[in-house]
Amino acid sequence: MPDLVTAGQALAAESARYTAMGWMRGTSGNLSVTLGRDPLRLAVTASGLDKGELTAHDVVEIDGTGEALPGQRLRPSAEAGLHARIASVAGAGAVVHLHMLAPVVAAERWPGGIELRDLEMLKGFGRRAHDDLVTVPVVPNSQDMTVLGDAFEAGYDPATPALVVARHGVYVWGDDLLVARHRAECLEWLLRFTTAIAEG
Ligand SMILES: CSCCC(=O)C(=O)COP(=O)(O)O
Ligand SMILES: [Zn+2]
Repeated sequence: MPDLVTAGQALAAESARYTAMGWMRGTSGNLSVTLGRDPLRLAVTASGLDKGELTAHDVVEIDGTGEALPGQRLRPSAEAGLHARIASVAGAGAVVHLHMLAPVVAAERWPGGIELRDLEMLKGFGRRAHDDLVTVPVVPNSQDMTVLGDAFEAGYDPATPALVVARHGVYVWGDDLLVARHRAECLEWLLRFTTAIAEG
């Protein structure tokens, strides 16, 4: 697992990339990398910054509840608690939270979960192309990360590495930032396709 400096460099580079894609507009979105498991520790992007302009120092080390470790100059993401919960429950090495449009539009149409079927791009989302049915869970938005974490855990399927938060954005995870990015890119395609087909 990376140290805080290496993680900071990777988080800044990934944030710049997502910003260029239009998936971290304004100050939206946040990313994390797992630094250690026993006890759980993560590096997470700092709160309220332009994610396209981060340096390797604009990250905060947090514990398994999302609280910053003592002595740090920046506040962790407001959503740090959900990153920690996902890292704990799913065993993720990296979690990305993006404000892309497609998941939010799809969640508006299918608030009980978004069903994906028989699509080659499912392979890029960590599933098989011909899996009968892949359901991406949707939970209502909340400002309380314990509420969001409980809703995530209640619907958690180890085979599905994503969670859509209605009227907010999406969380995608994997063993590292590259896997998480590839899954996020493929999921965005899958959601755009599925919504476009449903609209006829
Ligand atoms: C316009 S961004 C609103 C807050 C949010 O949803 C987000 O993803 C960014 O929060 P952070 O505290 O990580 O900057
Ligand atoms: Zn957000």
